[in-house]
Amino acid sequence: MQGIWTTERIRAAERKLLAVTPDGALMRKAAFGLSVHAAKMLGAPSGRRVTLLVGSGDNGGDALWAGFFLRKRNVAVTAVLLNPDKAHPQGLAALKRAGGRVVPVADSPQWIRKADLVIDGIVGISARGSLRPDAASLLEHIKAPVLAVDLPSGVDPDTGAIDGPAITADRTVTFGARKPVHALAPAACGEVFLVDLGLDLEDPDLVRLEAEDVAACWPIPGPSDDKYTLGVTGVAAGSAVYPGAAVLSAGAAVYATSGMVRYAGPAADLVRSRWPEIIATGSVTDAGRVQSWVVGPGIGTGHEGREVLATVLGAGVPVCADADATTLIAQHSDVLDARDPDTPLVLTPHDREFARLMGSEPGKDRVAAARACARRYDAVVLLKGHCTVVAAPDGRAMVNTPRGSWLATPGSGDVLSGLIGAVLAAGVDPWLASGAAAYVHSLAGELAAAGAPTSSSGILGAISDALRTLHWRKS
Ligand SMILES: NC(=O)C1=CN([C@@H]2O[C@H](COP(=O)(O)OP(=O)(O)OC[C@H]3O[C@@H](n4cnc5c(N)ncnc54)[C@H](O)[C@@H]3O)[C@@H](O)[C@H]2O)[C@@H](O)CC1
Ligand SMILES: [K+]
Repeated sequence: MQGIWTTERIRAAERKLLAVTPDGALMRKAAFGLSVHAAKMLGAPSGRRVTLLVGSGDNGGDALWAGFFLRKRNVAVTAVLLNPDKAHPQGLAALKRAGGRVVPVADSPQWIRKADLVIDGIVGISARGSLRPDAASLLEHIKAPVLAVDLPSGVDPDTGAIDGPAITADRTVTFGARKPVHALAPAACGEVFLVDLGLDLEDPDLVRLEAEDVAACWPIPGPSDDKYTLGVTGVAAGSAVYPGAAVLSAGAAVYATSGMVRYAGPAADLVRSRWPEIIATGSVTDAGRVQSWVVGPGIGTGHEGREVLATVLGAGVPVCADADATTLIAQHSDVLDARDPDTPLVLTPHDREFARLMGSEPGKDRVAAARACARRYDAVVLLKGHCTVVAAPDGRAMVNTPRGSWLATPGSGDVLSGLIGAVLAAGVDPWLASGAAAYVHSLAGELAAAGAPTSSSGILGAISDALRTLHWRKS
């Protein structure tokens, strides 16, 4: 699991380390790492032109010191000082000593335009609000690849929100630890690299799952398993109007697990014909035993949907309530009375469904929003978006950061619900199960798309390919 810490925690850890480190050593270590990445981006650095955008804080200091190290590699370095009186004094002196050029904002456009690489040292973790106008005015001249110092300026460090002009970096080099911006604003950060400073940080505020975490929790059969031992997934989805939701959700469960999948609902004939391995019945009351229920996709928000939801909530097994089930819960909170309080519930809202559940949309701080919703409903909340946030009622939170936007296609959420249900059926912790499902879902989307738009059927068909890329510890 990759740990991510808030800027407040990182600043506190930095203070402790700074107190026992020689003056300037941490910044030079950070800046040296930065200069190595800059050199890599330049290819053969000697004789190339780098322009530094330098704010008045330590982020600008990092950029200036990186400029110093790049001068040692014979790079032509120009620093644009946003506030010449407040530029980091030691960094500025070092760059000048090494033969770097220093220009004010008024003279900067030509130096930004003809750079081979721009290094963004405008603001780092102490950024407040949108970029100030003089800083923002520099952005329009950028033509070269951009290397962001710690984080792309203009993006909120703790929420990843972008409210105004912001740097879009090709690469970000961060220091000490990853910050929320790196997980929540991947398109602005580009590829993120970490320079270790030896900060003493534990108990991350946020985590990101890695392939081995997903492999470790995903239910795959061992020699003594059969169709029942990995858990039976129940899917209550689809209607006469939306039978496709049932096919997608149940199909995802089929691909996700070698355990049994049961379907209950009005699309039984279609589901059976599409997935002969599924035991399909017309109603949840005669579906047979399951170890989890997925309920909601395409069931409608009327009386029948409400009955189905109440039945599965009372079944005493983990439930993933998706799509129409989310709306039903928002509209009829008493439907949750049927739930055993110790039975895990996973809610999977997108922003509009979230607004129905919570009274307003998630806003800029999606992690805080998901946490609040999880506490309120005593449920794991998987807040869908470009980056999906998964929060547990106890405050644990994770982010799934995709490498593209291929999942934004109709029916994609139905596929995700089936994946969650399959992992829940195996008895995996519901927070982990939901995060692992989101991971596999986005990986399947990426593989299905392979650089071109795809469909939910395509995502479904790529689930096995996605699972195959995980390195199983057992088989
Ligand atoms: N503290 C440490 O031990 C280390 C800190 N490092 C660097 O230090 C950075 C943090 O430095 P600081 O705390 O000095 O602050 P920053 O450099 O992040 O930003 C603060 C400065 O930016 C200005 N500013 C704030 N919001 C702005 C906006 N919206 N538009 C324009 N200007 C704005 C402020 O007036 C202030 O001068 C980190 O991001 C990292 O790059 C690294 O050198 C590693 C070591
Ligand atoms: K920056």
